[in-house]
Amino acid sequence: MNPPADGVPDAGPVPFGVRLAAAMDAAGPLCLGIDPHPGLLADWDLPDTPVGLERFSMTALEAAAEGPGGAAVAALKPQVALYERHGSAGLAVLERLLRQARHAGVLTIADAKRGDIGSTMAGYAEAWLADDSPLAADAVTLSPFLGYGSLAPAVDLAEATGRGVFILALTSNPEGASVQHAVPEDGAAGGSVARAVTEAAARDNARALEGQAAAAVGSRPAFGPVGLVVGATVAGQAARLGLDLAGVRGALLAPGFGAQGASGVSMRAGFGAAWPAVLATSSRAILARGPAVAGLREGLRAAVGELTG
Ligand SMILES: O=C(O)c1cc(=O)[nH]c(=O)n1[C@@H]1O[C@H](COP(=O)(O)O)[C@@H](O)[C@H]1O
Repeated sequence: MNPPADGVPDAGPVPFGVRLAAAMDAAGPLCLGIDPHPGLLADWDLPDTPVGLERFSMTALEAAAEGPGGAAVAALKPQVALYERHGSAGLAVLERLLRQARHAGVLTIADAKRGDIGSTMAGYAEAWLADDSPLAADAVTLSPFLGYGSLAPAVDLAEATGRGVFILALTSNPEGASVQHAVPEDGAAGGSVARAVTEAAARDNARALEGQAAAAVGSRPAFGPVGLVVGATVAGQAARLGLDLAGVRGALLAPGFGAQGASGVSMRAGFGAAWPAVLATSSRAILARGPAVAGLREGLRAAVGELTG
């Protein structure tokens, strides 16, 4: 990076962890998942086509963008598969949603669950995290199945561009335990796969936060660029598996709130000391309140109330 003409060093982009902590402070710890399932499109009287997808997405954004003091939610999480199933026209809708959300000042987490060997992981990283990509989001979800280290191109690019990643650690589905609870035979991780992922994320965040001046945003510490996905329905298992979630110093994206059965009360109990880092995400339970924007906003208010009350 060239030094600027006035000699003042370029501070670079505002880190994702700082922006997310500020958004959670302002709107509450809720992320609205935008999951345009065919059944929901039908319930909203919309066709299962790119036109229906566009109407669905922009209505959800309209509801989320308007809150009393700004956005009604801390972030939006479009589920990429449900756009991909419409092919290139669906991805074009996703591009427009991500762009409009940026204009509206709402953070976006592309739920793409990407993961690949290092050389091609760089391609996925550029697709979701590079400044000039049409699909650039503020953060992307990643799968560590090819090894945590294989995700380095995405972690590095996120840090460089002021973006973030959320890495699957303990997922909300029952099948996840067969991999995530497993203890590697060589014992190198000193515990389960989920624990190895958690400890690696903590190391990356410690390194990233070392050079960062901002210590706290409002009532919570600024997060590093590496968040984890920890299902709201399984958070209580973290302690048994020896996961130090509070020590990650990253946000904890918690799906399972709402339709999958987790409540504000059960999440607080399950996450314990890590609760200030939790960003609960809910899709169907809130989207079912549509298609009226007023109904969606009522759903968002109720969900934020449940999480903050
Ligand atoms: O990465 C995710 O977002 C995710 C991880 C996980 O462990 N469980 C999980 O449900 N999700 C996603 O979170 C959303 C949950 O949707 P609802 O159950 O409708 O709130 C879906 O888009 C899932 O793909």
